[in-house]
Amino acid sequence: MDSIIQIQNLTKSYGNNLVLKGIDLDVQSGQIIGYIGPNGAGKSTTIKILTGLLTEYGGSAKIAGLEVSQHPLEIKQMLGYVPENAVMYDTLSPAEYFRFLGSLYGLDRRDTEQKGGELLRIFGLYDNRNSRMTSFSKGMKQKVLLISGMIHNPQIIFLDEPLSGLDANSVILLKEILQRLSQTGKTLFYSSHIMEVVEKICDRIVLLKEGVVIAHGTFQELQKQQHSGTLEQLFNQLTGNNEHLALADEFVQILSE
Ligand SMILES: Nc1ncnc2c1ncn2[C@@H]1O[C@H](COP(=O)(O)OP(=O)(O)OP(=O)(O)O)[C@@H](O)[C@H]1O
Repeated sequence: MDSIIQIQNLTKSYGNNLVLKGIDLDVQSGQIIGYIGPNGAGKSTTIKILTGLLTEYGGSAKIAGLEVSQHPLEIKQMLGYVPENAVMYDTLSPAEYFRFLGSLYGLDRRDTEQKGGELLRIFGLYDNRNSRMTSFSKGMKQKVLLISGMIHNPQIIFLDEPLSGLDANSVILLKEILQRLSQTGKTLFYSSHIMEVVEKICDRIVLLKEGVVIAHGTFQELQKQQHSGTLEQLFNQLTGNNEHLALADEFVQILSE
């Protein structure tokens, strides 16, 4: 299998704060990589570097053999990105938004409109295609965001907490969609805190803590190494926060003081 994403000794600082401390990672084409870690570990920062949004970094980050900071346009054509916190033009309707994105990607206007409508139908939003997104719920906006990140049919898709706001049925649907995309050869870089989904759909899992990769392998490999049951338990063991019972007691105690 070909390596489609290659990261070598990747570092990133915000001012004096070194948040990525030398990450090495090789992602094979057609895989779903689960990129997990505690809040503030550096997951979104890594994704922003790989998608070309943060251009200043140390070490190397390559997509399809191209250094991201040196080939921003070629790389953006190959990628889809579903960001964690998107600023959407929500005074537009989904149909208008897709047309706008289509024009950025140089897609045919009528094809984009039709495709966008059909993809909205899959998520139960066809009747909302011409409504302003200011009136949409969080989950409805998230569905539009998911479609927006994939409408140009990219080979590599970055998903940063893509389940945010989705109801249980939509989560099941998205899980199936992502697995099928991977079966057609697309590479998915999937970052989430929902361990149950990561465990089920990801071919490999990378656990980041304070800007360092502390575990990497298939779920079965990690399970064997750590003698743990679920990915949630493994996460808890490796990120060192098994004090949650005492912390919960303390939280409630402080509230009542
Ligand atoms: N624009 C920024 N300016 C300064 N510091 C930043 C900026 N963005 C992120 N950071 C810091 O970098 C570190 C990593 O943040 P990042 O958003 O990559 O973490 P994350 O793993 O995605 O966390 P979460 O799970 O909470 O989304 C944090 O300490 C954060 O405060």
